[in-house]
Amino acid sequence: MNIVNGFSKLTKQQKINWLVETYFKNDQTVVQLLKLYWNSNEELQKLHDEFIENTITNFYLPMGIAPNFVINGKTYTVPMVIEESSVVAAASNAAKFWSKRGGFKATVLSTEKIGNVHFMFGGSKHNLVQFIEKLQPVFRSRTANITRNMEKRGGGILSIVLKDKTAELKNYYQLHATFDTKDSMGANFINSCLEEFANVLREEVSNFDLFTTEEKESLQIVMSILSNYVPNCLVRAEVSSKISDLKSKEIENPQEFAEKFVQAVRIAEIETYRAVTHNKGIMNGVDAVVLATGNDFRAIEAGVHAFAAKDGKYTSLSHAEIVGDEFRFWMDLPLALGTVGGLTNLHPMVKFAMKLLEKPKADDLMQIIAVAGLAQNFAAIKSLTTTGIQKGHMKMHLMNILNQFNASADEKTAVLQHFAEKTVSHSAVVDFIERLRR
Ligand SMILES: CC(C)(COP(=O)([O-])OP(=O)([O-])OC[C@H]1O[C@@H](n2cnc3c(N)ncnc32)[C@H](O)[C@@H]1OP(=O)([O-])[O-])[C@@H](O)C(=O)NCCC(=O)NCCSC(=O)C[C@@](C)(O)CC(=O)[O-]
Ligand SMILES: NC(=O)C1=CN([C@@H]2O[C@H](COP(=O)(O)OP(=O)(O)OC[C@H]3O[C@@H](n4cnc5c(N)ncnc54)[C@H](O)[C@@H]3O)[C@@H](O)[C@H]2O)C=CC1
Repeated sequence: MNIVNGFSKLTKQQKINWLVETYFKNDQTVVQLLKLYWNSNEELQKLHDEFIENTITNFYLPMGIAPNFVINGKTYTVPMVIEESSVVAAASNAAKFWSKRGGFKATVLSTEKIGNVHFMFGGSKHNLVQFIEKLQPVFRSRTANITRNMEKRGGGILSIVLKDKTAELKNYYQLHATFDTKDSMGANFINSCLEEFANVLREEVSNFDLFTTEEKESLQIVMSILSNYVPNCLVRAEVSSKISDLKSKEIENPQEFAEKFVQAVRIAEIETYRAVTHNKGIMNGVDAVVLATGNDFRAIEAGVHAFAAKDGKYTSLSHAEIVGDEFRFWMDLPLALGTVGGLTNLHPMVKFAMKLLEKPKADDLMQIIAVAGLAQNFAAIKSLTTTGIQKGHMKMHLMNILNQFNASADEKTAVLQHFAEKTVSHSAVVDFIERLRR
């Protein structure tokens, strides 16, 4: 067993030595590989080393850009960080398509964040309600030093409500608090407030006269943490067009296209197997911009999928309809994003991405990211219901297959020519390279 004590205290080089000795038979090519990915600028490398713990090297993902995104009349070039081929092409394709049809509309519907103090209490609910009521001003005064600056920005604590969860778990109550954290995602602000609320509960319980000694002793704080489920931090992205205006290179019959598109979305609305893949397509766009802008993609993913299941069944995030001669396609998405805090002011490429997006406020970024998700979904469904997904996706993936086989420049040219008008498949490319090499 390779159990190691005090690993965190070792230097970066000592950590690498341990790793290579323990798992790679001291193979120095492994060290060379790790170092190949170090940045030659030592200061920049140190910055990256310090983002996380036990850093040994960097792990690159490509950053691409998708131009021609018209959102509420303004044109954006959207930065995307993702490992999957065809996503940036698909986003660009949908952005260009809609730029000629009035662009995307996006609206922030709400911006409320949520946090909970989860606690157990084994006494009278009536007394507990009185206790929390009495503490309302204390929660505010005890967090005044945390909330002062946020309030100056127009944010802060919105409400603190007692929720009775004892029907689901014996003695379980929570303080359900809502917040406006303006341009920050708000995790640290919310958690600091919640931990102070918990301190107030702990300290004040013994002073509350209505409680019996048993009631006082029964109150136990379990934990205080924000929720990544933010159904009231919502943004809507939408497109619409006269059906006849949908005509394009791939859409010869716009009426048939619109009807099939709506059916495809209906299928994702009622069929979970399809809904998950449909929403994965949306997250191709969302995650890529979330990553490029240094936001917390785990928080976004968890919150979005909980939202997709909010009515008890996992379903499509997007919706489409035909009304008269108009095609409409839209999506509401819960997005708790920051344009300050976290990595946003630290990572040089995130700073670059924010500059490219013309220094968005959190509300602007919510709109851009929801639109990127809708665009991606549009491109995928357009392909799925017309040419099929493999034609475009594999065209983009071709270079990855060629690189796996260390294809030379001449081989690449020959393969690209051969597959220019053919649908690419992994086996067809391999067969073709093998024939070339014979
Ligand atoms: C792949 C395309 C875009 C080809 O589409 P196309 O019609 O062959 O493209 P084109 O060569 O005619 O070019 C038209 C425009 O597309 C974009 N475009 C085209 N090629 C490139 C490129 N190389 N690099 C950058 N942008 C590109 C670009 O905007 C370009 O305009 P231009 O720049 O020439 O003025 C199209 O077939 C498409 O959108 N396919 C969908 C691909 C997709 O959704 N990929 C995601 C991965 S699959 C998946 O994970 C999700 C899924 C599908 O399962 C979700 C679901 O099931 O719902
Ligand atoms: N469950 C989760 O999602 C958790 C996430 N995190 C992490 O927390 C980080 C995000 O937390 P934050 O509190 O957003 O970041 P943060 O604490 O780094 O920065 C936010 C702070 O910036 C200041 N600020 C300056 N200008 C502002 C403006 N215009 N609007 C709002 N605030 C402004 C405020 O003091 C605010 O509290 C992310 O890195 C995330 O991964 C941490 C714990 C749990």
